[in-house]
Amino acid sequence: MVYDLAMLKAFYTLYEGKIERIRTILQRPLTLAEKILYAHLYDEKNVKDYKRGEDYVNFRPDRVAMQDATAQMALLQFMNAGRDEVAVPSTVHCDHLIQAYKGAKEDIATATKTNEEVYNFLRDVSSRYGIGFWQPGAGIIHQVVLENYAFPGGMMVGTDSHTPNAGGLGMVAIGVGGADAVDVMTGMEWELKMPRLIGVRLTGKLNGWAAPKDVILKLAGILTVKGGTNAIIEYFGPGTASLSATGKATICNMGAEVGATTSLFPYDERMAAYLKATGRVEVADMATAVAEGLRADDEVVANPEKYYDRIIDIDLSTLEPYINGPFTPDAATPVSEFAEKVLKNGYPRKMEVGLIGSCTNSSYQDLSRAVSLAHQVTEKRLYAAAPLIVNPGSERIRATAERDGMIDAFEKIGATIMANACGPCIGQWKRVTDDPTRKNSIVTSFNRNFAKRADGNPNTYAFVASPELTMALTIAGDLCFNPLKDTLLNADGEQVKLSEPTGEELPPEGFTAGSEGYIAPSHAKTDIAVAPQSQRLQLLAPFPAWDGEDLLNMPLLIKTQGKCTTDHISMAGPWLRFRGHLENISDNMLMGAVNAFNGETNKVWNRSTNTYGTVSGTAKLYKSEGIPSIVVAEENYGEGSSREHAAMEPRFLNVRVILAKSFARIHETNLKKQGMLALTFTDKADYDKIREHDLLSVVGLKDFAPGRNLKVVLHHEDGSKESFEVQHTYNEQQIGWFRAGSALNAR
Ligand SMILES: O=C(O)C[C@@H]([C@@H](O)C(=O)O)[N+](=O)[O-]
Ligand code: SF4
Repeated sequence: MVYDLAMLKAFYTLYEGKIERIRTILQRPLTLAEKILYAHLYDEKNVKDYKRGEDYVNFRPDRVAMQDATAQMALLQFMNAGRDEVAVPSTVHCDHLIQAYKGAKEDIATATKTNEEVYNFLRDVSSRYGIGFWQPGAGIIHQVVLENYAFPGGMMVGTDSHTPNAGGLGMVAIGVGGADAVDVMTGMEWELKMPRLIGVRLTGKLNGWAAPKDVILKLAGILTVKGGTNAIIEYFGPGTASLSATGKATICNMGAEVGATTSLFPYDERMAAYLKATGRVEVADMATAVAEGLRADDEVVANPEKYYDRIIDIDLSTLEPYINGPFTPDAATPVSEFAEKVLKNGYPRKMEVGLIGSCTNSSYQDLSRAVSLAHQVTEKRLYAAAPLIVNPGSERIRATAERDGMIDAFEKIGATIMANACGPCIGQWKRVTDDPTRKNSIVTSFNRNFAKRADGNPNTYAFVASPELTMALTIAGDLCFNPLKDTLLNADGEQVKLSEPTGEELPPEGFTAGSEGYIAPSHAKTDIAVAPQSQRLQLLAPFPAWDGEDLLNMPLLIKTQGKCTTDHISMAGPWLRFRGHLENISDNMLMGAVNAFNGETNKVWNRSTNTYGTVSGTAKLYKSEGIPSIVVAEENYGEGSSREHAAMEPRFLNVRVILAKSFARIHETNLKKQGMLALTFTDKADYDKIREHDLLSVVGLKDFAPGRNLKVVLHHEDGSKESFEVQHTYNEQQIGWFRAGSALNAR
């Protein structure tokens, strides 16, 4: 048993009392999210009815999870925080740094060699500070957390945007930057703006080809990639009971794609079944004993419009499978309309690779439903027209799937079983292609489909679907194939139809142990060395404090146009190897962002040389001349990942301000934590006033205060000037971080 049973016993013993006390003070019915949030206030003495979407509140999460690509920077910051041990149970998971190429065995052997320095650093730091360490091959962080650590009613933070996956077990699990994880690991207050609440009422029951993934694919089309920002999505209604715990987790996981702070489901029999199947009977019993506190109050469920800020209804019985993309997860199309969309938009009709996996869809149930289609290939004398790549979610899932004949069934139709890891989902995919300039289509069971994300190729059109639809389109090799109505020509020249997928929610014979790969901390106080000449790891120097002056005459580094996710700001894939080395990774800064003045990427005007150069190269030159610069952007800047590198890189290269039309939550917080200024246009039309050769000033910083707008002055090349107001969401404490140079400096 790797989870902290004593901590859980204490939690559940106190939980009902906490809820009762909160109810007495608030004097109103409570949603589930409110019960869990108020049960985790940092200071339980002064409970008040915090205003959703406005008040900043300090919380005390129960645990922290980090993955190997973000843990490096998180732990480098933790090492500077002066603590000897983590204050709450914490774990590190090695899942992002394994490149998918030949198959699990070879790829893990290769990764173990190429990442040795980083793995040793993470293992040694974990052991020294009391952090659990999960080795490469153990599984994807969110699957391993669900199998071992998530618990109904709990609260956790994770240095990964898909931490909300644990909502599948009724937990408030929130993705954060490393600096936030350091707050929790050092036992300090962890601050979050009290989220708005979006209630999603599920009715009916999934049937046929529809899968839990289709709930969130549909919802992404309704909410769009920014519709959930600063909100918790709470699912309720009779339809929730029919969804497996891992199906619920899939839905919560991809809530990150609509910017949700987190998503969660009420505790039910399905969660209890999953807890028991994963060796946590006592947790199921304790949760069952306090079940009323693990769901929204009856009054809330009866009158949801009074208690949620928005209600969305989804009838599972009529829910169609969806296929979302290309290039953005909210481009949602029901399968019945997809062929028409492919033809109308000229998407590459040939489906070239199917990929099943990622933290969103790699559970035992996911694999079992996909494999029921793989069996039909043999039974109906079909063949898989496209190659298939499978990344199981964890060693426990893989070993059980292997015992139950699933791995053989996948391999029989030509699938390559990759490591229990992120792989292609994070761009860790050594893809072999005949012609990288050819527009091509892939379908994945992942959660994101941004340009270049999976294989670094701008010509790859990625579509996101359920594992079942991914499997069907892999067999057909044709984006226009609709398995609900179309047939396929088999080896005997017959037109055959695929039967609806079937599968097991949990392994009938239980999970096998599998070689889990967990290392418990030794707590031995050994010194952690980082080689000064290392190209992968670099100790952090504090960022300089604010000099007390306005920021005057800053050259415009780049004015980005359109979508600018954390993948555009700090690309993953080949750049993951530098995630522990701030200077090296800064070479990728904003290389994927589109320059509004020339429509190109990584090509900006450098005012010092009057030539065009890369974004990071230009910023580096300005920095060497002591010149601060500014970045301008459009909506939902920093969409996607929790990687704080997207905030630390500009900070390191002396970019002082990001001025955007709007921010994604995690990234806005990461910018604040790192001492950057995150400002938004009061009038979004002012974005158009900014010219390529402008110098920009931000004035009013001496009176920088919560709720008080600042001013931007544009100094145009022709000598004319314009100014306009900009706003911010900084509270007093966060203004202190800016003044001190970073939150870490302000401790
Ligand atoms: O970039 C990282 O390391 C974290 C990121 C990653 O898991 C991703 O899916 O992009 N995420 O989603 O937070
Ligand atoms: S979204 Fe992909 S890269 Fe991110 S944690 Fe999940 S599997 Fe890994």
